[in-house]
Formats: sequence, structure tokens, C-alpha cells
Amino acid sequence: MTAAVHHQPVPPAEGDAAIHVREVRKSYGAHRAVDGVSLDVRHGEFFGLLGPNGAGKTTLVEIMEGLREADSGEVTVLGQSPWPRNTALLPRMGVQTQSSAFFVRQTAREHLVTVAALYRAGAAAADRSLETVGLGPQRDTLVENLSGGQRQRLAIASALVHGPELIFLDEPTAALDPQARRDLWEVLRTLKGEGRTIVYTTHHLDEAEALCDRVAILMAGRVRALDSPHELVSATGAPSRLMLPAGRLSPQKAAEIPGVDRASVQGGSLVLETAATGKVLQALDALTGLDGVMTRTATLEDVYLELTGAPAPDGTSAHHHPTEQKA
Ligand SMILES: Nc1ncnc2c1ncn2[C@@H]1O[C@H](COP(=O)(O)OP(=O)(O)OP(=O)(O)O)[C@@H](O)[C@H]1O
Repeated sequence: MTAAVHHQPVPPAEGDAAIHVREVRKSYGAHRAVDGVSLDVRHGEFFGLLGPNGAGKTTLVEIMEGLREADSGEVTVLGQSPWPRNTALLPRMGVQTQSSAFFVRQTAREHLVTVAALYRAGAAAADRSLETVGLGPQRDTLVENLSGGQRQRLAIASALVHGPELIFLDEPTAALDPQARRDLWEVLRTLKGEGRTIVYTTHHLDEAEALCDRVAILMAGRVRALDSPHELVSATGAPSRLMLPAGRLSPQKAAEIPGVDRASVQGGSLVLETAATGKVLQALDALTGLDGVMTRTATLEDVYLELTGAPAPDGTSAHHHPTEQKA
């Protein structure tokens, strides 16, 4: 894939958020899929939507995209209401979903040219998008003969072909091999660099941490946390782990080091959990030296597991994670 997108950069937007969501609710029968969500996505922001299966991510995104009507609440996208279906918004938005439809009897390029034409964009735009997602070599392959990962890239190219200022991507890397995944990250960073706003649904926490300016973690239809990955990780109580070769120090002795919360042997390593990494490293240095000692600090995945693992019957957080976004 090439990171060069070559579409017109988006002019800097002023003022209001790209997406404004207030107290949005949507039920299917008695089931509250989205249960009072409020959030803003800023212009030019790379915004991640995370949460377990069934948390309400797709429902919320479809409401933003104008594909679904909310039962109540307020939604504004690029300054307009997306519902009832707002055709003025379509050229400004790109949407990739898990169930993207294709013209399977066409080649990859023909498919993209067809999609581009729907937006009054020319064949050159189709060619650019093909290159952007690394499908140049498959341009003349029938869509029905593309691999799963290649189809996924074609879906992404279809979402980008008209140079939209707001892009919705739903698990875009789900079927990609590790190299294609990293390549797509570069493409996405370039899109962001061009000033585009990206709403990104993913189950890959490493991806959210590497790409997103802010993430919202949804659970049972509610926002359980919303902030930058860095702030969420800083605010978490998840410990850092220090690992040293087992046998160098007994777990009992390690547990006595001030600041060590837990010491256990896992595989060939002695693993120390601590919230006071510096202090424990100093003590270890004096006891055994630091050769071969590895540290693993808390990640967004730790935050996510801590949040989503905890029961929340009333939807509030038992932890001290910020649920209010900073303006
Ligand atoms: N059309 C529908 N009719 C009835 N129930 C639905 C419908 N769509 C979704 N639901 C239910 O609403 C809840 C939220 O679903 P949604 O697809 O929004 O979750 P999600 O966070 O996108 O999940 P996943 O990570 O599995 O894609 C789920 O319990 C789901 O079963």
C-alpha cells in the first residue's frame, strides 16, 4: 500500500464538532442498544469506538451515518441532521462496513470506477484509491476472486474514492495480514494528516492505542470511558510488570520489596506487579542488577479489560476513569 492519497486536503473547519451526539437512545423491542450516549467527535480527529460484542457500537455508528433513526436525542453530523436520510451529507462521508456490497462480476477497478461515478468522481479517483489501499496488482481481478483481505481493502477504497471529509471505518483490519494491517495504519495516518475526521470501530486495542486521538469505550449502550488512550492508561490502576529470569530471586524475597504488589513465576520469568516501577527497579538494581530485566507498562488493553470485566448494573464506572470528554 502507499500512504499517498493525493486527494484534496480538507480545509480547516472551525467551531462546531464534526459529530455531535447528545443523549441518544435506541431500543430494539425492550432491549436498550444505545442508552443515553453523549459525545463529540472533533474536526480532524481520529476517534475510536471500542466495546464488547453487542455494546451498541454499530447501532450508534449507523445513527451517525443516517442509516438508522434514534428513538430520542440529538445528532448533528458536519453541522446537519443525518436523519431523515440527508443526501447533502453523502458526498462528504465515506462509509466502510463489515457487510459492504460489491459488484462481484466486475474487476476491482471497474467496481471502484462505478462507485466513483455515483459520487461524480472520475476514473482517476478510482485509480488513486486502488493504489492507496495497495490493490494496484489486483486491479483487473474479478471482485469475486479477491481474497477476504483484498475485499476488505476494496471496501476501504470504496469509502475513500470521493475524498470525503468524514470517514467511518468498521473493523477495517479484521481480515488483514499483519503487514497489510500496518500498511493500512500508514494510509489512515495520511488521511488524518489531510485533515479528515475518522470514526474507527475496532476490537484491536493496540490499533486504537496507536492511531486514535481519543477513544470511547461503550458498554451496554453507555459510554464507560472517553479520553485519549494516554490519559486512560495514566488514570488506570493497572500495574506495570517487571520480568526477570526466574531463579535470580525467590518470589518470597521479591514480594518483600517495598512497592511490589505481587510476585509470581510465569514461564521462565519472575513477574513483579507494581505501581511504583522506579522504586522497585532501584531495589532490584541493588539486589540483583538490572541485566535481563524487562518492563511492561499498562496499555489500553489493560484499561479496557479492567473496565469491561467489571459488572456495572447501573452503567456507572466503579473505577476512576474520566467519562466526560474534555472540550
Ligand atoms: N436490527 C436489530 N434488531 C434487534 N436487535 C438488534 C438489532 N441490531 C442490533 N441489535 C441488538 O442490539 C445490541 C447492540 O448491537 P450492536 O450491533 O450495535 O453492537 P456492537 O457493539 O456493534 O457489537 P459487535 O462488536 O458484535 O459488532 C445487541 O444486543 C444486538 O443483538
